[in-house]
Amino acid sequence: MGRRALPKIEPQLDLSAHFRTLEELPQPWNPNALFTKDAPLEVEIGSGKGLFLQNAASSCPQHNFLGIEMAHKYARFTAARLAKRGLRNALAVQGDGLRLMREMIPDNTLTAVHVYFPDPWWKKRHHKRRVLNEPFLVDVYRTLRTQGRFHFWTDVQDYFEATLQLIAAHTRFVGPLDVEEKPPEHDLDFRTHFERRTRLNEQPVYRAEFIKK
Ligand SMILES: C[S@@+](CC[C@H](N)C(=O)[O-])C[C@H]1O[C@@H](n2cnc3c(N)ncnc32)[C@H](O)[C@@H]1O
Repeated sequence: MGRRALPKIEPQLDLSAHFRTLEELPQPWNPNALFTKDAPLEVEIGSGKGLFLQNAASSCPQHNFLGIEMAHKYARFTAARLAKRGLRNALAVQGDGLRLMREMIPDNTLTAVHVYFPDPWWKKRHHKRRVLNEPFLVDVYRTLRTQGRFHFWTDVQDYFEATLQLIAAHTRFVGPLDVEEKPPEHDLDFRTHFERRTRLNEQPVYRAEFIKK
């Protein structure tokens, strides 16, 4: 993630409605125990500093959003971002998103899954550590409802193309659909922090969206 230290979380901020660890999630799966309203659920894997969750939860209050992030400090930072803005339809979870998808989320339940700028693991012998591997993509397909959408963006062309091939070989998704690049209207008008960084560096972003029919 970014090189700059994260700002300190205000000690008086109550994170209890916005932060969980993976182990604290309800088993069997019950999103009603996590959010105030029963609503379509969107999941983001590798939510980083939480810009997507903040923007999505405020612009789409009729959906619930759960972001899972391996790094504890980023997950808590995201929870603070959500708590500060009183976004009760969004939750930051610390833990392994692959386990969340494989072990907890039932079939045909999610409205969308989002993966933005996953760690590239450049060396070929490390490709097996990539989040977008075959079992994960099968889980994305399995957990989405009919008409559910999978969003995947990256700045790594090789990762993008390899993922499109895995999706074609191991799922029945319709896509990739084109996703247009929009000019930002303000300094934080990007899908995620990594999209912001990539675009400010004038590097290309590869975007794909798939639908489960
Ligand atoms: C390159 S960063 C991108 C963060 C954010 N999506 C963005 O676009 O700004 C990738 C993030 O994925 C997280 N991550 C990697 N593997 C993960 C996993 N299995 N489960 C949850 N988070 C993971 C990393 O800790 C890191 O914060």
